[in-house]
Amino acid sequence: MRASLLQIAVNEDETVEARRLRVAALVREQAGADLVVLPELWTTGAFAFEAFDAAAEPLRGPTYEAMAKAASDAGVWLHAGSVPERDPDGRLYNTSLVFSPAGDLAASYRKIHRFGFDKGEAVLMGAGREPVTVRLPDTATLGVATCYDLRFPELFRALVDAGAEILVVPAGWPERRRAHWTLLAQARAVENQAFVLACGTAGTHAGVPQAGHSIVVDPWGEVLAEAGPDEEILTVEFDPAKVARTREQFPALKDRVLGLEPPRG
Ligand SMILES: O=C(O)CCC(=O)C(=O)O
Repeated sequence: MRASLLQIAVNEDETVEARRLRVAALVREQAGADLVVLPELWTTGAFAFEAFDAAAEPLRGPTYEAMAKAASDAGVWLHAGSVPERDPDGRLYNTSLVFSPAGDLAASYRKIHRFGFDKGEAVLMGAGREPVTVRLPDTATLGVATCYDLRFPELFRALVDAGAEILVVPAGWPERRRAHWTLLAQARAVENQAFVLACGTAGTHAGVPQAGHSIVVDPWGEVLAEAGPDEEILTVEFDPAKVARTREQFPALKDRVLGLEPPRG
C-alpha cells in the first residue's frame, strides 16, 4: 500500500480559496497512491479561531466539492483532513471527510475531543459523539481521529475494537508540543498494534508555529517515515497485513482485562 501525507503549510498570506485550489492540485498529483491524507482544518488553520465562522461550510460545501473531484481525478482514497462544518442549525463542527477513488463520500467524522479547554475550538465548535471506521475493500480498515483526539487512548481502542488496522490522524499540532506528537503517535501504534498515519500542518497561523513532522509508525512502533518542519509530501509504502502478523506473533491485545472494578480504599 502506498500512502502520501500532504503536510500543507498554512500561512495567512494565502487565502482559503487559493489554498483549496493548490491542495486540490497536489492531491491530483498523487495518482498512483492508494491513500492520500490531508491535515486538520487546513483551509483556515486549526488555531485561526476568528476565521472559523466566516470559513465554515455545509458538509457538501466548496471543500467537499473540490476534494471529491480531486479524489476521483487522481483515483485515490482521500482522507481530506477536516473542515469547519456548519450544520443546518448553524452549529460548527470540526469535521473530517473521507472520499473513495470514485469521489463519493465514504465517511465523515466530527472530532470528539475539542481542544482549548475554556476557549478556542472547545467553545466555538460542537463535539462529535461517534467513532468512525472506513473499510478500504481488499486492503484494510481505517480508524479516524483528529489532532487532540490523539491524547485519548480509549477512542483508539474503540476504533480497534471496530476493526481498525490503520489509524489516520489529521492534525494542526503546535511546534511547542512536538515531542508529545511523536511520542503519542508511537504509543497509539504500539498499544493498538496498528499503523498510525499522522499528518500535521507546517507554517505559522494565528501566531502559532506548527510542528510539521508528520509521521508514519508501524504496528511494532517503528517510525517508517517522518517529515521535516516545512511543507512536504511524505510518501510511504507498507504492508497492511503486518497488523495481523504483529497481533498474531505478540498477542497482547488478547490479554486485555475488561470491566475492572474501581480501586478500593
Ligand atoms: O493536544 C495538543 O497539544 C494539540 C491539540 C490541537 O492543537 C488540536 O486539537 O487542534
